[in-house]
Amino acid sequence: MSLLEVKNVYKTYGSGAAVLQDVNFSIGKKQCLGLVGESGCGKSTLARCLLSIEPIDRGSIVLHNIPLHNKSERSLRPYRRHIQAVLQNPSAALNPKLKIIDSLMDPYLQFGEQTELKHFCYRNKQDFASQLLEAVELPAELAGRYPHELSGGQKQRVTIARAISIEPAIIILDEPTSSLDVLSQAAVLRLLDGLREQLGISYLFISHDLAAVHMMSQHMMVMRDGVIVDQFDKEELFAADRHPYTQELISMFE
Ligand SMILES: Nc1ncnc2c1ncn2[C@@H]1O[C@H](COP(=O)(O)OP(=O)(O)OP(=O)(O)O)[C@@H](O)[C@H]1O
Repeated sequence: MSLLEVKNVYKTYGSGAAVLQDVNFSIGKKQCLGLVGESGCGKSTLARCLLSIEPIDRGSIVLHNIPLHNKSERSLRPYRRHIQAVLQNPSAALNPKLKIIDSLMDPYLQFGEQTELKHFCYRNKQDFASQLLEAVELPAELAGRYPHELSGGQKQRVTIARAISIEPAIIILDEPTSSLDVLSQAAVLRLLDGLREQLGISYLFISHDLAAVHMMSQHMMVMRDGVIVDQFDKEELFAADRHPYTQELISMFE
């Protein structure tokens, strides 16, 4: 059974042309669905619609059989914790005035307190921060630092720790490694892959990096001008009958 079902989603900004057109896909539990496409094709718009930051014009977004699309902020609140995000720029995601420990607490204080956690256990702030930092393979002493005292890779691990702290069903990963150097990119991708298995989280992994998406995902889809033109299991990426646009993207990577 699918965890997230997206059906016939359309999205326009103002009176402009449609940015998303008839988008359909589903993601199962513990699965990673990869989304590739060129800059400007609508990937981040889709992410914002899934996170209910942007309303959709038509269609449906259903998580755990609960429709999320175009709900009021108040009626969305009980479901927000189930769908979290890790975005491109960790520096923008962390408040520079807050120590890491306080940034880590933020989602739990917003959404977690009334919820029983399965993998983490809240006894006190310090202990909770240590568990989260350990999960993302960072030393506990980083809790007392400010974001500017961390490397880019460490900051992105902190944003991942924050996203998993309330044990969401799914995390939208929108270009999560594009601001990192090549070595940190590979390490963060490995970490994310391990956490998916360990915590049973699903991902929508959005990137223009076909190789990274292929490595991380069980299923893949290709977007062009707001339309999903191709969807397939990762083993089928190099199949002869791939959509011509997918083949074009592959040739850019070879
Ligand atoms: N808030 C907005 N208002 C109007 N148009 C927007 C807005 N956000 C995005 N767009 C337009 O929607 C289209 C898709 O943008 P989007 O950011 O979703 O693409 P993307 O595939 O994520 O690109 P990139 O890989 O460069 O981040 C673009 O033409 C963009 O200019």
